[in-house]
Amino acid sequence: MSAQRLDGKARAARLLGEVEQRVGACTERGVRPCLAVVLVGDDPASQVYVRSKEKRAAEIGIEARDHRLPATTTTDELLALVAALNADRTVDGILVQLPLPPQCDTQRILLAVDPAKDVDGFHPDNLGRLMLGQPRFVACTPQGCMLLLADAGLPLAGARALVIGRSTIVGKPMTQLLVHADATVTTAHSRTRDLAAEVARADVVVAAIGRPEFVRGEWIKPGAVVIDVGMNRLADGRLVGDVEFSAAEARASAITPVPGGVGPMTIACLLNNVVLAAERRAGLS
Ligand SMILES: Nc1nc(=O)c2c([nH]1)NC[C@@H]1CN(c3ccc(C(=O)N[C@@H](CCC(=O)O)C(=O)O)cc3)C=[N+]21
Ligand SMILES: [Mg+2]
Repeated sequence: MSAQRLDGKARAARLLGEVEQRVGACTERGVRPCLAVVLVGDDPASQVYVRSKEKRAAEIGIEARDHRLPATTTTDELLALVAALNADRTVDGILVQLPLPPQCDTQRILLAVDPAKDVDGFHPDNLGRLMLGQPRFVACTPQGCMLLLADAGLPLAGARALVIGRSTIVGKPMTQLLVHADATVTTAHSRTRDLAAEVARADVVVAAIGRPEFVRGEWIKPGAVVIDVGMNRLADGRLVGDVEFSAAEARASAITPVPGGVGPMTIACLLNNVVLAAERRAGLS
């Protein structure tokens, strides 16, 4: 038996179609949804990623304003830009592409973003609201994972879910979303003693480790749903996830591919957050 492929590309296209409708409703009210993207330095992967976000945005009528700064940019210079974007009434969402160069104080900069424009959902205010079960913006990757999980059709209530990874961007918010969906959630990480045993009893596995094919297919419980957040570029140029895909696919009931799984959902959810912010400005929500 082979698993259902959770097609993130197709699901993202469907979500973007819905977002496009809502962009239209905002625009009719004179509010053109606008995302400001701040990119510091010239990391090629970040440039590719930012370009793909801006392309998707343009396709559905969201304006993307690019702010590219040199790799030598200081914290104060970034804080000044963020302050200007906060004050700009035509900007709905602000995305500061991570990682920032080492001389930049990332926490201070993320804290400076107006929480009402924090479409990444990285501000402590938004993370705290998520923990309270009253989210404003849900971080894009976990939001996308929840949509893909819904497609798998497995009831989350009472299910054993394992989140591997405890980052602020993925693991922690993912754990919260699963708890609020009434799953029984375990958060595993680099210090977890017996990861294989944790994986073996999980009905849902969300892998966000950042190591190629670290989760072995044979660990997966037969019938489990596997969401692979990993995106690892190998020396030969191939992109693989954190899960050993083909062996996991033989055991899982549903699994996300890499590429074409979580990645496209992250971008679609970002634009979903931008239109949410614009709807608030337009008085539509
Ligand atoms: N403030 C901020 N917010 C982010 O959301 C953020 C960030 N910084 N920094 C970098 C990471 C990375 N990230 C990706 C999202 C989608 C794909 C994506 O669409 N990947 C394609 C494959 C792309 C390829 O082939 O290289 C896929 O999975 O199918 C990739 C990477 C968002 N990030
Ligand atoms: Mg993917």
